[in-house]
This record gives sequence, structure tokens and C-alpha cells, in this order.
Amino acid sequence: MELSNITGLKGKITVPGDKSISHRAVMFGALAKGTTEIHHFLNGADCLSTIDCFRNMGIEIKEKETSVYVHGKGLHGLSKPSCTLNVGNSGTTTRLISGILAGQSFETTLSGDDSLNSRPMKRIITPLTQMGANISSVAGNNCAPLFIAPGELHGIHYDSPVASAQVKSSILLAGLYADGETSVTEPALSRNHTELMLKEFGAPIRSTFEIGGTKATASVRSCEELYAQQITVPGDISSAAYFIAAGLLVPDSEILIQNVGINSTRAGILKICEEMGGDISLLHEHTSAGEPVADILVRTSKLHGTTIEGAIIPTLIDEIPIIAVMAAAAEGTTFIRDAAELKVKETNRIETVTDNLKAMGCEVLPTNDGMVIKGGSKLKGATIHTLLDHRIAMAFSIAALIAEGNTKILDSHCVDVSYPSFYDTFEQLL
Ligand SMILES: O=C(O)C1=C[C@@H](OP(=O)(O)O)[C@@H](O)[C@H](O)C1
Ligand SMILES: C=C(OP(=O)(O)O)C(=O)O
Repeated sequence: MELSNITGLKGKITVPGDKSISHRAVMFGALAKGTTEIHHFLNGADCLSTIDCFRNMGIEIKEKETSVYVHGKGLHGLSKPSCTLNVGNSGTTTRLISGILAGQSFETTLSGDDSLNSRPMKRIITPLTQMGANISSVAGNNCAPLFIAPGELHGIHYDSPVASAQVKSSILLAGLYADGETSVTEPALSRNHTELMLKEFGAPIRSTFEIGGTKATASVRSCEELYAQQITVPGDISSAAYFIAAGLLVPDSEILIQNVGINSTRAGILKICEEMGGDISLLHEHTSAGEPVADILVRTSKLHGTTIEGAIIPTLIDEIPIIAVMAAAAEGTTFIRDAAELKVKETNRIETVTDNLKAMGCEVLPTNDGMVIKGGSKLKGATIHTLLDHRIAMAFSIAALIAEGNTKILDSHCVDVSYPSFYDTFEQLL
């Protein structure tokens, strides 16, 4: 994909359904009795991997445009797959499904692409093993492929060293198959879609937040049954983020992004845009499927640098590549700290972001847990090495719009992982 300098992005758009919520709706629907209807589902490759895994375990799932009908068979209704479950590029599929598979009475192996098979799985192997699960890394390197055999699960309390919704959710889902109570405390609250949605499906799940601190605990007990739901998935704020940035950065722009999920455990980018001086407002705030939703109006703004650190990091972790692009265009210096988790995403995003920003002429310093970005100088067109990371492709497509000269995004098709219609949405604003 080749892109260049532009002005005047204008219009009203919607973004596809939230990736985290789409995954969970399929998984919980498969474990519920009855048909779960999911509307505004994200048809991205990651969520299609989740559908494929459950089809291979005997769940009938029908797709019609962006609606999905999951014919759940109850908590004990999955059957042994005849092949290795293919989790593709999706960390969320891998870690959440492992919690579910730990509670089944059959063996499974799951494996993904090269990026997925190099991401750390010890973070789930350790707590699931403590619960009595039989889960191991086939190559013995604490990465996928993972082999999971039946085990007797019991509830534990797990003090997680990372604020990770995937780790938290994996343990809570195994907790549905464990004796007694299973609880997870995390150092800062990560996205809470599992807690909100499992409750809607009828699971006995509770969450508490340490008063005056940042620690958060969620706990669950097993139950007889989950109950099928009708879910309209809010627009994904992680996808909206690229158009928020485009609206702020591209001269003479005004973009309205409709029906975006603004759950406070996900909406850190909105706070950062405000801190950077962005003209951004929320309209028509309402609730859908237990999640807060709003329209987001953005207008071109003069941005200034900021510091991003601490408990806000998990609420914007996937948005850091595009926030880094905004920081490169802003006046002054932006410091991003406490974000070492970026190293274990689809790529090492500290490296992929800083290498590509440098290629565009930005003065940026990678650090052990983030980066320091000196903003304000005009970006130059460059060849962007996405290394097949969808968020890098999208973030640098927006950088290209404010850069002098042409930018070539290598392997831009990788946007299909979370936003197959990304370039089509973009055309609506021209
Ligand atoms: O639970 C989820 O749906 C996700 C959690 C986050 O990962 P971690 O839990 O590893 O932080 C995020 O980066 C990922 O895109 C989706
Ligand atoms: C990190 C991401 O997803 P996952 O962990 O599910 O692969 C992402 O979408 O940026």
C-alpha cells in the first residue's frame, strides 16, 4: 500500500465490532445452553480463528454478514476436535481458550502462526497448572503449540504479576470448571469484558477494586449453566483510535465515529488525546450489552507532548503505536513508561514503533519499558516494515497522511487481523 500527504478528512463513519468482545461472545455462547445471537461481530481473522476452534469442537456457528449465531451446547457440551486447533495470530484466542480447554474431559493441541507461537504462554501455564490443569508447551519453550489434557481443577487465588486481561480471563474461565472459588488479583485493572459478559451469561462472578489503590480482583465459582444472550457488539475503540488520530493530525479535518465502546478499562486513549490538547468530544452516550458506548467527534488540533505511565497503560496498550505517531507530530517530548508488555505482542512493538518512526525522520529513543519521542519535526515518507503486525500497518498508514513524500506500507494486508475494511473506511473520508 502506498500513501501520501493529505488534507481535509471529513465524514461520519462506524468501525467494526470490538475484537475483545467478539471473541468472548463466541466463546461464552459456545458454553451456554441455547442460541447466542451476536450482532456487529468483528469478521477479522483473529475472531474467525475463535469461531473455527469452536466449530472444530462440535459447536454449530452460523454467520450472516456481521451477525453470528452460536448454537451453544452448555458448559460440558464441547467435543474432542479431530485436529490441532488453529489459533492463527490471536493471543486472545490462545490464552482464553486454554482456560476453557483445561476443564474439558478430552485432550487438545493448539498452535498458531510464527508470531503467535513465539509469544509467552508461561503466564497462563503457571496459574492453570496451580489449579490442577495438565497444560504444557510441546517444544518445552513455554510457547505454543500447547498440549492440554484432562485435569481435576480446584479454585486458587492468583496474584498476577501482569495486568493482563488474557491471563485474568484464562484463569476465570478455568474457574468455571473448578471446585470452590477462583480469584485473580492484578496490579492494575485490565479490560473487564470477561467479568461484564460472564455476568450477563449468568455466571457467579464478582469484581472488586482496591479503594485508593490500583489493584483489582475478580472471582468466580462454577455453576450449573450459562444462558444464551443477544449481544450487539460496540465499535472497537482500538480501531476507532486510527481515525481519532487522523482527525486530530490531518489539517482541516472533522470526523464523527459512531457507536464506539468507551468502557473505562479501554478508553485511556481519550484521556491522553485530551491531555495532548486534542479537540475531542463524546456525544450520545448510552449502554449496549452492559458496555458504555458513545459517538466520538474529533477535529484537527495542535497537539503537545505528555507523559503516559502507570495504571493507564493497560487501558490503552494496543493504542500505543498510534499514540506514538501522534506524539511524533506533537510539539515537545512524550514519555511512555511501564509498557514493557509491548514487547510480547504480535511484534516487539517498542522496536517496531521506534524503528519505523526513525525511518520517518523522528527522533525517538526505545527504552526497556516504553519510549521517548521528540515531536514536532515534519515526518518524511518511508518504507514501513510492519513485520505482519496489524497495529503497525494501521498506525503508520495514518503517519503517512502527514508525512512529506510517499510512504510504502509493506504487507498492509495484515490489517485483516483486526480491521479488514480499514482502507475502505478511510476512503469514505476523502
Ligand atoms: O483480553 C483481550 O481481549 C486482550 C487483552 C490485551 O492483551 P493482554 O491481556 O496480553 O494485555 C490486548 O493487548 C489484546 O489485544 C486483547
Ligand atoms: C495484542 C493484540 O491481540 P492478541 O493479543 O489477541 O493477539 C492486538 O490486537 O493488538
